[in-house]
Amino acid sequence: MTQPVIEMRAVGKRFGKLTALDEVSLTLKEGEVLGLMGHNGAGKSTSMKLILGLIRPTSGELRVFGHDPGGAAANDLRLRLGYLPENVQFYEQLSGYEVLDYFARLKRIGTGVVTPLLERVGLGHAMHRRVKTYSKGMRQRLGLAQALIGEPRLMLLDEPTVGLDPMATRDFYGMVDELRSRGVSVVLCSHVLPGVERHIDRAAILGQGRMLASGSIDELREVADLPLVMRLRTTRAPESLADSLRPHGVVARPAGEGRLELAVPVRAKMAVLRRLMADPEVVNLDLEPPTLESLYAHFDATIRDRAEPASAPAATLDAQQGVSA
Ligand SMILES: Nc1ncnc2c1ncn2[C@@H]1O[C@H](COP(=O)(O)OP(=O)(O)OP(=O)(O)O)[C@@H](O)[C@H]1O
Repeated sequence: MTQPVIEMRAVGKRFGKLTALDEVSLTLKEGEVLGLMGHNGAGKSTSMKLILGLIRPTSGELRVFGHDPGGAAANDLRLRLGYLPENVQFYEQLSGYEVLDYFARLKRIGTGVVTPLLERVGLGHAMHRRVKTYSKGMRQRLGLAQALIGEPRLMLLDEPTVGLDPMATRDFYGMVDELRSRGVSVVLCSHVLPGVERHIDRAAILGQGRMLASGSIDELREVADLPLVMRLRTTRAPESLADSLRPHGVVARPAGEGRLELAVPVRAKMAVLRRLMADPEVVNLDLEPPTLESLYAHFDATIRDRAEPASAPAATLDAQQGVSA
């Protein structure tokens, strides 16, 4: 098996008396995209800083490309990492070209990369304009170009789509997909990113410094066991259809004009589907599995409802490594 790109085993990080991370375990493989999620103060940025080698763990073991990111290999490792910080800031008086040229020199990479990179992120037309004239989306693109200098094999992107309009967000995810297809590993750090689930292989949900759950979206759905939503339209009285589904544990809500919204327990999915498909009076049916947002809310609530957060158990889904949480 190839070596994981990131391997965190029971990593803890304290700032004085404050425990920012508590026994967090996580692995990321080559070409995988991980969504790292959690509330304000959950420990996302602390995890990023540990991976970047900017701070050291208080306990546990952390390896990036097989090395201690704060150890002797730190400088070499940084050349393999790309980092887009939250609210990225640049020198406003410089042009996009000059900014990127500066960062390329810092990374000791020839300036020949600057123009192709700016073109790749869609800033070719504006590369000689000053950054102060750039929109939020253009600044994010410049930030991404900066993170891409040197063709890193691991990209750490902190709240990358905040403030971007839908088209800019779509373009951004297009670039993430392209990176993944080239075997680059990506950590997308966020509270929750609407629409992110199609672009990530796994999600890791932090809460109060602990790993609440990690795994593929399907694995998270399995553990969370949230009901599926089915929306249907029927030509018969919706109430009588709702009554007939109650024995399956289905909770039905009338949605007007012969429409029903059903919350269906996962275990009853097939039985309910068979029942509905066999009913000629059911004329339309849509099925919606739990979204990443609802999964996030579910796992996040497990700590918010708890008086003693330190006792939060973790939903361990990282089957391959068996090290989640
Ligand atoms: N240098 C520091 N000194 C003291 N406490 C810190 C330091 N850095 C982070 N913390 C604390 O550690 C905890 C985790 O912070 P972190 O920045 O990792 O959270 P986050 O998940 O990135 O939050 P946000 O979504 O608000 O950016 C918070 O309680 C924070 O106040």
